Parts: sequence; C-alpha cells; structure tokens
Amino acid sequence: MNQEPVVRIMGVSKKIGSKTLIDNLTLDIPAGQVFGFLGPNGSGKTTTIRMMVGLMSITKGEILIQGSSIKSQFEQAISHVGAIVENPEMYKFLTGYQNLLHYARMSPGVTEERIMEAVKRVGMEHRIHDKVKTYSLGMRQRLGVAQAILHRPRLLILDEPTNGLDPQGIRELRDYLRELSREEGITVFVSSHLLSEMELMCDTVAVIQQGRLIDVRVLKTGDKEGEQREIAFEVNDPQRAKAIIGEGRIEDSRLIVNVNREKISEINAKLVMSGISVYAINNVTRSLEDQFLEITGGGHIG
Ligand SMILES: Nc1ncnc2c1ncn2[C@@H]1O[C@H](COP(=O)(O)OP(=O)(O)OP(=O)(O)O)[C@@H](O)[C@H]1O
Repeated sequence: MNQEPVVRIMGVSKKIGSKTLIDNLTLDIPAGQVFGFLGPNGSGKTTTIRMMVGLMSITKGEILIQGSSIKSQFEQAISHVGAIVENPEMYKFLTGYQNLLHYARMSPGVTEERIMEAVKRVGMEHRIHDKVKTYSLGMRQRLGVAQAILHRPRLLILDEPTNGLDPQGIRELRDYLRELSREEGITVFVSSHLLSEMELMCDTVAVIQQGRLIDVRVLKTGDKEGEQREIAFEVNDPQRAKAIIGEGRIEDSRLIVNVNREKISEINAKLVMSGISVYAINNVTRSLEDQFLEITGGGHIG
C-alpha cells in the first residue's frame, strides 16, 4: 500500500513567550495504522495534539490532514478527525445511547444505524442503554471513542487513553482500537508515556523528548519467531567460531551473527560439537525499552 500519509506534520514549532515547546517537528502518520506518540511527561505530546486539532495555533510550520491544512483549510481538515483530547463531556444522567443521539444530531448524516455500528465497534452493545453515571472509566472512554468515530473520521486521536485504566481495561482498549483500525480503516494516533503499552498496541511509535522528535520506529508485530536479531556468542576462539559458522563479524572477541531464534540453538550446537567453548549468548539488538531509557536518560517512562 503506497497511500498518502493521513497526517503530515511539517517543520512544526510552538513557542510561548521565550519557551520553545515544540521544536521543528516533522512526522508523517501513515494510513491504517495504530501509531503511537511516546514521550515522558512534559515532552510536548499534548501540545502537538492540540495543534493537530486546531486547539492551539502553530508558531511555525504546517500540519496537513488528508492533504488539507489545519491552518488555512480548518473545516476541511478537521472533518477527517475524531479526537478525545480532554475528557469528553457526557451527560451522566442520560444513557450512553441518548448521549450519542445528542451528538449525532450535531453531525449531519449520522444515522441511528451508524450509532449502533459505532457502539458495536467499541463493544458497548450490552450497556449502551444504561445511564452513564453507572459506567466505569473504561466504559466512559469507549463511549467517548464511539462518539468520536460517529462521523466516520479517517483519523482518531486519543491523548493518553490508557491513563487511569487497569490492565484489563488497557487490554480491551488495545483490542478494540486495533479492530477499529482494521475494520473501519481508521488511522489511530495515541499518545502515552507508557512504553510497554505502546509496544503492545502500536504498529509504529514516534518518540518525542523536550519538544523534539528523537526516533520513529516500526514495531514488528506477529512473527516474533522468525524475526532476525543480532546475537553475540562469547566463545574461547572467535576466529575459529566464525570459520565454522561461515558468517558474522567479530567484535570485542565475540562472534556477532544476524539470525532468527531457531538458528541460535543450531549455531550453539555446531560450535559446541566443533569443540568451541560457548560462555554466553546475548542479544545485541536492544529492545525499544532499552533504547528509550537510553534516549531519555533513564528517566520516568511510566
Ligand atoms: N500554555 C502553556 N504555556 C507555557 N508552557 C506550556 C503551556 N502548555 C504547556 N506548556 C509546557 O510545555 C511542555 C510540554 O507540555 P505538554 O502538555 O505538551 O507535554 P506532554 O508530553 O503532553 O506531557 P504530559 O504527559 O504531562 O501531558 C511542558 O513543559 C509544559 O509545562
């Protein structure tokens, strides 16, 4: 799929007084993904999102949504967006359904069928006719998401959606967001300071720190078994080990090879059978967590 990115953030900066909150941020968000925006508290995630939805002006640069400028073609650009940036306003003494009906009246073209479809997407069919005051935080959030997708946006933006949810709630959120992205082709943009959640939930993660983009990483999902990674074999004779295996490079008297899981045990067996002593086998490819900790100086990530 070689589609245009749903969002293009191009050289965006935000200054308030002498303070630079966002510094020359450039980021494309591809269509159909669950895209994570990861950064420690105060790194500028909410500021970026507020600019994306027109709640805050852009000091410099441009943001395009489905090709329309949020600055000069606001109506057009925002028509593609569903967002929960602050807690969505809900009428607690009305049912979930009545709340959705109320919002539907404000968005032209949203039918009762569409309301029920949105309700199904977030798995709320069984509770939608109960009053909102009886809902858990997770259910209120589902209702918020149902409301945000009523008008079939191309992009759903959620600011820190895992906040306040218990592990079960987080798992459910992840499942219905992934389904939403798959079934409705919505691109989901979620911010979080929780790396572990991002790793489980997202196809791609962009890391921001102190208003600057520091990394964009495509996370491998699914076939972990076949995934290639760099493995270091600590052995007594790395030169000979390399000759036996017929590949790899030597670094700090270790043999480094790029292999999948299966191959690791094969190599180990081959070395041992050839009389090489294997002292240790380690991962060289660092996890996103290691990299994130290094980048953020081991700071708080959750
Ligand atoms: N209106 C404002 N005026 C001045 N500084 C601001 C303003 N809004 C935010 N900031 C500062 O900008 C920085 C980025 O804030 P932002 O809320 O975007 O971070 P965040 O990554 O969303 O963090 P959190 O996870 O804590 O919400 C912070 O240092 C914050 O104090």
